[in-house]
Amino acid sequence: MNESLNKTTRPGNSPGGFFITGTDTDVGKTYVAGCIAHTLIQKGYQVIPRKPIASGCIKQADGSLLSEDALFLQQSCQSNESLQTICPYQYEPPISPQTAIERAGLVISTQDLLTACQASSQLEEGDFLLVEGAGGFYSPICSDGLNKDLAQALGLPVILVVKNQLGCINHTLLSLAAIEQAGLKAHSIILNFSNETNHAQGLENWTNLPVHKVQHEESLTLQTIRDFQL
Ligand SMILES: Nc1ncnc2c1ncn2[C@@H]1O[C@H](COP(=O)(O)OP(=O)(O)OP(=O)(O)O)[C@@H](O)[C@H]1O
Ligand SMILES: C[C@H](N)[C@@H](CCCCCC(=O)O)NC(=O)O
Ligand SMILES: [Mg+2]
Repeated sequence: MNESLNKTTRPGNSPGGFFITGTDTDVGKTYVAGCIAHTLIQKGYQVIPRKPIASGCIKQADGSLLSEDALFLQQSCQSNESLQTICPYQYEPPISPQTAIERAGLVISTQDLLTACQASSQLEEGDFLLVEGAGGFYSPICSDGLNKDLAQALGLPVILVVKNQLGCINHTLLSLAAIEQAGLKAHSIILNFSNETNHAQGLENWTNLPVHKVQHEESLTLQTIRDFQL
């Protein structure tokens, strides 16, 4: 790991950040990341958000692009950094970022995304870097890498967001196997929409990781994640 990123790993065993991945796109990574930020802020931490690349951005009247993920993260982390800093690489088509970059005639590397996540001037001991990927752990995130590769470059513990739907046990175990194979620590699983019929019942027979719950919340009010340990 390069020297400046060592700042994201605090002394002892407590992590200085998390990489937020999911069993798929659209499973609730951004909303859950907001809930994690809310939980950490309540514990007294400052949380620094990054969504280093976003596709599916919204074209504004002035022609600029808005990443709704970056905006939600900025607000839920109570960040005073600009959206451009939180999410420097933005693309309009709602497709794999690698394809979006290619269509724009550009090349963006894993190293570029790593640099975007290096919040060096802001990050102090005790702060948390919260990095949301794009898609799932094996989704391509840039010209030369998957979410896996960015997570490895960051070396942060990984939180897996799981959408509570039939089939989610399979998706969870596949994702955890991939995280383990990448040599990364899986921190926890967060079951989103947990208050509906529990399709993850029995998952605890196959993993020792903590499984936290986030409920369906139509208003997207941020929820405190109970028993969330660093
Ligand atoms: N617990 C929840 N209660 C109500 N709505 C939710 C909840 N979690 C997610 N949503 C909604 O579901 C949709 C997908 O959630 P979200 O954008 O967080 O997913 P994502 O995994 O970050 O997607 P992407 O892959 O695009 O980054 C959004 O419209 C979001 O507002
Ligand atoms: C458009 C989506 N919302 C998302 C990209 C998902 C790519 C999934 C690619 C795949 O695994 O097939 N973009 C993003 O999170 O910025
Ligand atoms: Mg998102």
